[in-house]
Amino acid sequence: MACFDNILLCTDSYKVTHHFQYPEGTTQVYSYFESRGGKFPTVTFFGLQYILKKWLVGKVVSEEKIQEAKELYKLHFASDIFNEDGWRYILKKHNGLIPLRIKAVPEGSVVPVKNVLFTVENTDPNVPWLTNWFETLLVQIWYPTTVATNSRAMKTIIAKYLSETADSMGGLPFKLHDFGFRGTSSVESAGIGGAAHLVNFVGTDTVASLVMARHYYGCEMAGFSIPAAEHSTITTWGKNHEKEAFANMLHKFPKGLVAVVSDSFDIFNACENVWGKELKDMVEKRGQSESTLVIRPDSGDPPEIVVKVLNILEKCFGSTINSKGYKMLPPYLRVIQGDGISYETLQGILDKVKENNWSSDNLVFGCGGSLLQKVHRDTQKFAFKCSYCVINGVGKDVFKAPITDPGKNSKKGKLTLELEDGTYVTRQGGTGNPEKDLLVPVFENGILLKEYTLDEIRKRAEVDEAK
Ligand SMILES: O=C1OCCC/C1=C\Nc1ccccc1
Repeated sequence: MACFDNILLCTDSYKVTHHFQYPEGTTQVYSYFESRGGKFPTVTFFGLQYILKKWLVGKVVSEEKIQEAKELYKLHFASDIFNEDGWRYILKKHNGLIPLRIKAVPEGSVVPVKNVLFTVENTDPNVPWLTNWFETLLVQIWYPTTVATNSRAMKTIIAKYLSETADSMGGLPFKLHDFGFRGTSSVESAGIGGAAHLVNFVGTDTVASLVMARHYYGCEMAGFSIPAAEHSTITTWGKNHEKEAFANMLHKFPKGLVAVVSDSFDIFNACENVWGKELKDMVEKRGQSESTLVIRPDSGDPPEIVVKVLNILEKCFGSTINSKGYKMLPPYLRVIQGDGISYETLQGILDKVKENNWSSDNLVFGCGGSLLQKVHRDTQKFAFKCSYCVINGVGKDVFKAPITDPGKNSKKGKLTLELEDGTYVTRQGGTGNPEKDLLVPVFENGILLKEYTLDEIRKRAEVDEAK
């Protein structure tokens, strides 16, 4: 058996001991997931479908997996603590299908923090311990949801400046390009986080995200990129031969978009004397075939560099004033800034560009580490907690309320997510109206009940300015 495909080994060690710990007569454990708060006031829910399809759907329990787990936990705990009977019961009674019910807000939903995002409950009274066994895997949704949230927050900033300084919003989906593959902790993380970024944009170099979108979100081609240089393909020509290296890029990619990193030695010289003089005619000729050169600085203080590069290019190639009164480079010239970009730095760059009377439509941004890796579970304070249980046939609300941190108080009872005057509210204690519950049953007893496509997720997550 391949490793890392046994859900009996995909949990925290202490959970292997929890079937001993619930009160005698417990037949149901009902738990929920929320963001308790954090960096952003809303979260863009994404990534549950991947976890369900990869780990929960179908016959995921087998005799082989039970044996493997039994043997590993005997060594791990130096005792027979693993619930072999419980898992064999699931194998025999449910044919290896997981007897849980999961209801979730539709993927792509933008939900204010402190609202229920999904609930989990066991459907077989004999395995109440099963609900929280899956906390470990299900809480990992923190990653795609946080990446989608952060990426969308950056989209909101870019959209604001585009609506103020650009002729149209048409370029918005391409304005933030994923540079993050190498900076992620694994290929799988790149796929998950890269797909989360593609909820909001279509520009990516994280190829794993395309694979994820195709296999788990029904999207044949979720993102796009263009021919682009890296430093090695420029510097191998030698310090005094950037002109040849740049000219080669224009020869090899005569049509369409081509991006050339130009800061290997002196970005200002490259813009003024190489692109702006020695290769000026070649660059302008691209305009005749609707082809664009995208110049890429990659060092220096981003706001200062971007404005200096725009001003130098204007001196050499000219500019026009668009319908909003801001300057545009000729259509065959654009700039991509892929260094030092994050939610925290974006506004400063766009402000400086606007102050210097440039439209942000001249730019595209690349973002790596801060897009896919510089996030953690507490960025949005995600929590998975039990809020209801049944013991000897009697249902009761369950909660925690630590005197040492009221922020960790959990919700009580059975929950619904409803709209009240257009705002999400979470009804607790079974007071909600099931007909108005926005939580959709997405999984039950091994079967995926509802599938979302990336297209519909994108629509659901769209930012206001782009609607
Ligand atoms: O610099 C990079 O580091 C990380 C990987 C991607 C990357 C650049 N790619 C690119 C794509 C399209 C236009 C321009 C650049």
